[in-house]
Amino acid sequence: MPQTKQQLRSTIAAKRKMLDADWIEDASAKAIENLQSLPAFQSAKTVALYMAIGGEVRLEPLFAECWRLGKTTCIPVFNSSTRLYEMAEITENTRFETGNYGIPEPVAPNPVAIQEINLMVVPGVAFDASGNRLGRGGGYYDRLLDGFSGDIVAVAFDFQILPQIPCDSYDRPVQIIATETKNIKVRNER
Ligand SMILES: Nc1nc2c(c(=O)[nH]1)N(C=O)[C@@H](CNc1ccc(C(=O)N[C@@H](CCC(=O)O)C(=O)O)cc1)CN2
Ligand SMILES: Nc1ncnc2c1ncn2[C@@H]1O[C@H](COP(=O)(O)OP(=O)(O)OP(=O)(O)O)[C@@H](O)[C@H]1O
Repeated sequence: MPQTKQQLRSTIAAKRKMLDADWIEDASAKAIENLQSLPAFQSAKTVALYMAIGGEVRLEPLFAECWRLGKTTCIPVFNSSTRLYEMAEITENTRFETGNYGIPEPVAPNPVAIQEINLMVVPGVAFDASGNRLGRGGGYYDRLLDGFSGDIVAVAFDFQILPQIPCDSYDRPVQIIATETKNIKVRNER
């Protein structure tokens, strides 16, 4: 019987809890290298990243590489009035505080318009070969991606790639998934 979104989230969460910090760092570095080989990354001037939490692919070296290449980076920042995430710029000098869900956010956010972003690097709990994405459940990335027309690349570990993920009409598929072993080009069948 296919697992529900909630069942898949707890199955993957259990696997993530078993990962040790050295493995995450090493596998993350490999996934980032695969992402950097993509034309969508190389041509992007403004890249949306995220601050990793709980077993996600860590992106610290990718922030540094983007800055070295002169790219603008931003991350989702929670707007407590609208209860939605918006994008804010991150530089070498950004000072962070602990934000919503315990995720670091800039103390003084400098907004970046969605239309300025060329590439969105998205986290996820699980993905399938059609690019369907299962997130943590807030629907926040689904909404961020709603008005977005640039490239969408996910980063994940191989164990997060599953044969099939239940998806809803509002779920936006990703185009490529960069893992520690390969770049998975998504079959366009949705
Ligand atoms: N690093 C990172 N940043 C991100 C996301 C993400 O998935 N990863 N998001 C992606 O949308 C948004 C934040 N959404 C989040 C939604 C739920 C939880 C969370 O911790 N949920 C609990 C279970 C539910 C709960 O207690 O409310 C969990 O997963 O243990 C965290 C972030 C924006 N920023
Ligand atoms: N584009 C959208 N507009 C309005 N509501 C949305 C949109 N996308 C998702 N939602 C709402 O968000 C809720 C959570 O969706 P879902 O379980 O797919 O989250 P998710 O993709 O796993 O999470 P996230 O995107 O935060 O990582 C759903 O109940 C849905 O109603």
